Amino acid sequence: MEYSVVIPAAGQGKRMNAGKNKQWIELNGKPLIAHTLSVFEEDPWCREIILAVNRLEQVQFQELAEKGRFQKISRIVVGGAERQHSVFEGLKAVQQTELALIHDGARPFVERENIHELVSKANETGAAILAVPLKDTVKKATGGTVDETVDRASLWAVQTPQAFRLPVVLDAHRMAAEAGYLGTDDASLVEQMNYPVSIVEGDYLNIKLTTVHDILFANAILAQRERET
Ligand SMILES: Nc1ccn([C@@H]2O[C@H](COP(=O)(O)OP(=O)(O)OP(=O)(O)O)[C@@H](O)[C@H]2O)c(=O)n1
Ligand SMILES: C[C@](O)(CO)[C@H](O)COP(=O)(O)O
Repeated sequence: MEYSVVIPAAGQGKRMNAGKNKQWIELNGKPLIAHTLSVFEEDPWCREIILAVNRLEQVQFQELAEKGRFQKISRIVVGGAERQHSVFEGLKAVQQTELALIHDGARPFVERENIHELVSKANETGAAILAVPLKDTVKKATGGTVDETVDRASLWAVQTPQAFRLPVVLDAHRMAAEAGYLGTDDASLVEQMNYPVSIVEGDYLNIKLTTVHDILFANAILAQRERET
């Protein structure tokens, strides 16, 4: 089961407050994005990687691709103002397979086993996402006062990769662009077409590095992996 993966890495990392795109933050001496790229470069099911990057960082990413010998990078495209725009640019560059995965460059710890389970499900249903059951109670609030406690039993914390038959997710992005709809993940665009999206239970360690606290978690995950090898 082969797939192409679009990796959006064109953000600014504002919430990380690192003064640069968080993709360049080093973990164990390697940029965050290099950890993420390695997962897919080393996965035999992955046929191609398409990177969506900030226009001002194209040369940096090209140099990384060459230095890191990421030979599966088939295209480096210029991303857009929002994550959704960057993903769409990447999807338009997919050429080698009919199954497109979309994976945040800021999620370096996704496990191959979870990717393969996701790919199998998406091949079966056309759309599937990794997610983990929520562990905290969730409430809706207005102006600092609780309005409602949401039933946690049906809530999932959604991750990436998200996997789709290419025509399905391309149509979803085209429709969203025409409607001016902006979603925080790609599955929400597919849902807008009333296309069923399957959930595949993932791993709590597949974190997205978003704020400085996540670097603590990332270093702990890397230390645990080193102890296990
Ligand atoms: N215009 C954008 C915005 C985000 N992303 C990418 O989408 C992924 C998830 O986005 P997020 O974690 O929000 O990253 P940033 O947008 O960089 O973070 P922030 O919102 O704190 O600026 C990241 O790999 C990010 O690089 C992108 O390719 N293009
Ligand atoms: C796609 C995602 O990682 C799923 O949880 C998340 O929605 C990305 O949000 P961000 O604010 O663009 O990081």
